[in-house]
Amino acid sequence: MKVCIYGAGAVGCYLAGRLHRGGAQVSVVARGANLAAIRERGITVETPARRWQSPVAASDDPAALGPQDAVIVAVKAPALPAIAPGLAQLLGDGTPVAFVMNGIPWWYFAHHGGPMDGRRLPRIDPGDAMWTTVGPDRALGGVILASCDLVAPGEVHVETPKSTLYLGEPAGGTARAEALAALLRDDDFTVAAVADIRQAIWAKLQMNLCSGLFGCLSNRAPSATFHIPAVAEAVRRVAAEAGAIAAAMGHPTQFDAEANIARATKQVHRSSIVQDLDAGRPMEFHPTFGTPQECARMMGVPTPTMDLLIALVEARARAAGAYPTETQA
Ligand SMILES: NC(=O)C1=CN([C@@H]2O[C@H](COP(=O)(O)OP(=O)(O)OC[C@H]3O[C@@H](n4cnc5c(N)ncnc54)[C@H](OP(=O)(O)O)[C@@H]3O)[C@@H](O)[C@H]2O)C=CC1
Ligand SMILES: CC(C)(CO)C(=O)C(=O)O
Repeated sequence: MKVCIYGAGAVGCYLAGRLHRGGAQVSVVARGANLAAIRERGITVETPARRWQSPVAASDDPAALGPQDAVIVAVKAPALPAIAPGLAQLLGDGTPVAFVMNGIPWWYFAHHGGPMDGRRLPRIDPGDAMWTTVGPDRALGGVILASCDLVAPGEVHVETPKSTLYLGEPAGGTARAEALAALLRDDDFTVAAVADIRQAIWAKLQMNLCSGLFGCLSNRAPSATFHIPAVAEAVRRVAAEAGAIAAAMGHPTQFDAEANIARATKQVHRSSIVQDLDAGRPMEFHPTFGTPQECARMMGVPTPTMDLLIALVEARARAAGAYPTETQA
């Protein structure tokens, strides 16, 4: 199976290495130092269980890689409009495109049913770039539970001993997701094709809202703050508010706030959104914070703790030049 990863950063390199170990014919769309390193040495992955190198094809010109059997997108959300023309070059008849990204995805309301069905999210998909290029029928949702850091160009370090990826179709099927899952799973990587990918999205969002909001305000990993009683108490409130939004949206989660706090007190990885804010790069502000808050307003769910924290993070993001505009890539 010919699979291309668009965006060879922390998650993209990890998935490319996994796919290569799983026997796929893998290529990546990369640029800059990453492209040069991957061309020279391939991708290096280090997990707590093993370290390996995967020679994969790499190009900054998607047309040179041509139509694929499947594509995985692992860029940050503000880059989506800019990659649309390149992504189009990788699509053959019915090529599925899995978006392994945090937060509410651009396709969220496609095949949703009810009065919100087909609703567009212009702050996540400006100009309907993804809706037009990929379209909801090719899209697969992807939710990854793994802490990945690019420690050098083409070299990813994964902190989590056991990682998990959920894949699923907006309309609820699992067949296309299962074909990809079979190539990715390993003894330390659980990959499941699920019928309700939106539930996995909300459960991960509960995690991201906690680690992301407190991380953006403290510029620290959860291990530096979650043991502080006042922080842990506020984390519980954010988790509960996010859980209430998920339930109101029809996807109640089984998120265990205490287990999350216990796990996070050991997490030395600074959330990727925190790293972006710190570096002044466009943050995934809307998928992770703004759109969940909009969903709360839409459903009449009160979120006082989230509202305060999101307002403060927005102020920091704007001051740092990391608040996303529609044209950033
Ligand atoms: N890191 C983590 O632990 C986790 C991340 N996630 C999510 O996974 C997704 C990917 O995150 P992550 O891997 O951390 O992000 P990274 O920033 O590490 O990787 C994104 C990559 O996309 C590349 N890219 C952007 N635009 C283009 C373009 N036009 N052409 C070619 N390459 C491009 C970037 O290149 P360049 O560097 O040159 O800009 C970068 O290498 C995000 O949605 C994130 O929230 C989810 C769970 C955990
Ligand atoms: C921190 C983590 C691993 C989970 O919240 C994450 O999703 C990120 O770094 O973006």
